[in-house]
Amino acid sequence: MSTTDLSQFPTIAFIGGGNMASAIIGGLIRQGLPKDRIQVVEPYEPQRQTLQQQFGIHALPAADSSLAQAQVVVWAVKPQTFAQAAAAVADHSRHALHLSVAAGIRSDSIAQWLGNDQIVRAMPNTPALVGQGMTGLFARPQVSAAQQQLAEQIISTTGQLVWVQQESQLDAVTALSGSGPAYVFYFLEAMQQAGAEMGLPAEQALQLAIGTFSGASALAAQSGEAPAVLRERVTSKGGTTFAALEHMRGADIAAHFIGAMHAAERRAKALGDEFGG
Ligand SMILES: NC(=O)C1=CN([C@@H]2O[C@H](COP(=O)(O)OP(=O)(O)OC[C@H]3O[C@@H](n4cnc5c(N)ncnc54)[C@H](O)[C@@H]3O)[C@@H](O)[C@H]2O)C=CC1
Ligand SMILES: O=C(O)[C@@H]1CCC=N1
Repeated sequence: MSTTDLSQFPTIAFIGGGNMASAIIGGLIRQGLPKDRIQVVEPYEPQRQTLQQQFGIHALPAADSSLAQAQVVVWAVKPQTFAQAAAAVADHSRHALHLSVAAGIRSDSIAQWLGNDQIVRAMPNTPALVGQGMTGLFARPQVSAAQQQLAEQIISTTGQLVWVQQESQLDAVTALSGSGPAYVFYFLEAMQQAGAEMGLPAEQALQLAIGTFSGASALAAQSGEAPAVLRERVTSKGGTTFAALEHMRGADIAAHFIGAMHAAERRAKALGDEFGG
């Protein structure tokens, strides 16, 4: 995570004030962005109250002319509601940089809805809530280097980032790191269940599973060695890991897992086709 000084940062408007917006707003505030530099449009009253309680931010129920102050507009609405939300904002925001986190919705669609080509698409993930997000970014050619840097500064308050060169690669990022936390939680659930079946208290099983994921991830990040090498080092011939991995090979777990990720990528493309207009 960067430690950029955000005290001189421009005003940022968020369209949609749910999970992903909250993760980014939290990162920006942690790094010193004054709250009066943040605007949010959030039509759902209970969520506006949550934003008030969590961050002390007064969100607008609908877009209005005050959005014209924002130099950056972050789009954090569901793909299904993007077109409708864009119609309400477009007239108030002709000159901003637009940063969309919506899965699947292509920048061609956004440019058409907003009449503006200055668009960066981002695919973050929910560990952004604790400053450990992993985000893929793509910039349209019309986005300046200074605007790219602005997008980077915003996203880096939530964790790490990578730029991709082709917009279509964002669908792969979505399938990998965007949806990825759900795969990790799914494995954690299975490991906890297995631990409990083998006689461990459920809480202890979950602690062991979480510690194993974070420890193995740290080892993979720091050792510089390929995951296959690290895996082999755990696997004694004829030992316990070998027994588990043979079972997984027999059930073709890797192929099923890879197939699941392809399904996520296909869904990202379909969302773009279905709701991109
Ligand atoms: N949740 C996740 O793990 C990730 C989500 N995303 C993307 O982030 C976007 C937002 O997802 P979440 O934050 O999870 O959803 P969310 O449902 O928590 O937030 C969306 C918010 O938009 C508000 N909203 C609805 N219509 C609106 C309108 N016309 N104008 C302004 N706000 C409106 C809703 O009331 C809601 O609070 C989605 O497009 C999703 O694809 C991207 C990466 C990860
Ligand atoms: O499931 C979804 O559509 C969103 C995009 C990535 C994570 N959640």
